[in-house]
Amino acid sequence: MERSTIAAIATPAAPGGIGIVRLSGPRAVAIALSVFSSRPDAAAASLSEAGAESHRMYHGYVFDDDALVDEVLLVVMRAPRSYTGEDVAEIHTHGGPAVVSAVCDLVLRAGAEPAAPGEFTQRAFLNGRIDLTQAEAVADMIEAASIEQVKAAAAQVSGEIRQAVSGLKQSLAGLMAEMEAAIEFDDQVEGSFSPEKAACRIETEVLPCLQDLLDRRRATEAGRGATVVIAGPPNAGKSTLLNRLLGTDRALVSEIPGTTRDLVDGRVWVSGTPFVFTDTAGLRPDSGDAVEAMGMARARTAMDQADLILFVVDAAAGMGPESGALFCEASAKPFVVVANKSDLPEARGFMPPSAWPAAPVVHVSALHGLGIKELKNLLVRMVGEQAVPASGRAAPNPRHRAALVACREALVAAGAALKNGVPADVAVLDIRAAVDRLNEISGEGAGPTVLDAIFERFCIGK
Ligand SMILES: Nc1nc2c(c(=O)[nH]1)N(C=O)[C@@H](CNc1ccc(C(=O)N[C@@H](CCC(=O)O)C(=O)O)cc1)CN2
Ligand SMILES: Nc1nc2c(ncn2[C@@H]2O[C@H](COP(=O)(O)OP(=O)(O)OP(=O)(O)O)[C@@H](O)[C@H]2O)c(=O)[nH]1
Ligand SMILES: [Mg+2]
Repeated sequence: MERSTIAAIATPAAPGGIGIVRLSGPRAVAIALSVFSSRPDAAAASLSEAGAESHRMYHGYVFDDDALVDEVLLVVMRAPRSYTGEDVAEIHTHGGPAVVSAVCDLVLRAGAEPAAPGEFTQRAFLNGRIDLTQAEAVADMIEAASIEQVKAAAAQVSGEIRQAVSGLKQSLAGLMAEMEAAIEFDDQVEGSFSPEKAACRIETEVLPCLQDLLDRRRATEAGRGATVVIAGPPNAGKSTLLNRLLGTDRALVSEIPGTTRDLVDGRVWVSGTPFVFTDTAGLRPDSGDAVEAMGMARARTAMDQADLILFVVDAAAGMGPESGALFCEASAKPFVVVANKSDLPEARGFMPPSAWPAAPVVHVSALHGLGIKELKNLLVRMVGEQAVPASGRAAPNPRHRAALVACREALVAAGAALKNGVPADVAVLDIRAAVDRLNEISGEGAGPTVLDAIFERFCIGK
């Protein structure tokens, strides 16, 4: 049965540097070439299907009839040397949502069918390029929020769980072969099969490997990162610091104290560790402004929920006595004093009074970007000290774990049966049940409901 040729946008639906339209299936190359020309002045296909080499990038243009749509790069990957194991073609356009969807529409019009979520990876699985644990790891990679999770997903994509499971299957297949031979030649051959030895192999070879796999934990806690709240008196430069840390112009900045009222946050990865930074309203004794008071209440709630507080002060202005009370509030959490505006001469030599709670002090200029690297390094160190170490190795997910536990039960039952003199043709059923559970993990003979549940998790274009 010939499979259809599918197409989808493989990149997010947001402005970016590059957007990719991906095709897979027997007509992938022909369809991609039908909208592609290597010359800017002619819509006629100038690269032949046979002439397009595998794994080579071609520069050219996409046309909609005679109208130029975009200057692009095209790559063809021939079956079976591709992600899906089928012919694959990719058109790399400029990364605007309008241009990427225009190019996707063109290939759909030229005969491709829209891909379902996860269908590229599903085809890689159905074509035997990857097993189910590797397909799941592709989804884990997309969802990974820390470098630890990235490394564990990469290990699993490369087959770490697949190999462990297939090692277990091989041991059990050897054992089953011996038992089946013993069953068949029961009367002729004597003493070639020992139930005690078989039980011993299960206990000393198979179960420890299985337990080793079950003992591996996923890196969910470690490298989870931290929620960092930026707090302090008004006008200290908190919003300027947020913008500097995120590298975008996220929050309003002005020289008027009390500019920020709502919480403003953004996520950023520092050395692979995820951080959510939250900017807050400046804290000061009641100014009589009801809205500002609501903002300050939100700031305090955010501080309560923070993993870590950056207490920003205007080092050039120094700290009034009212800052002392704020300082004590912040010190309920791990906190860092950010002495801002260190570009100004008045900020030189700034230190918080020694009577106030001790904390690391980092001198920065949020406006000019001075000291930001040192601040980020300190944050990564502080968060790293709170985190549980992770192995970066692949570890079973809950689906694998359930199957491994059931497999262990079946093997314990088989071991007991063999030791208690249960006939081999009965004991072998437990071992077969154990193998079935392992096959479930790798996806051999997995039914459509299991597969649907797994590939539903994916986004379109993956
Ligand atoms: N542009 C682009 N980037 C991507 C992907 C993709 O499909 N397209 N990937 C997908 O999600 C990931 C990479 N995965 C891939 C896996 C296998 C092959 C491949 O062509 N394998 C052949 C050839 C190997 C070789 O010649 O060295 C093979 O294994 O036979 C390509 C990408 C991440 N980056
Ligand atoms: N010289 C200098 N000025 C800065 C620096 N950081 C911020 N400023 C200025 O200080 C003023 C206040 O900055 P904001 O970032 O709005 O201060 P804020 O702490 O968010 O203030 P509120 O939202 O009112 O609490 C602005 O005029 C900034 O340009 C700095 O590092 N050096
Ligand atoms: Mg502000």
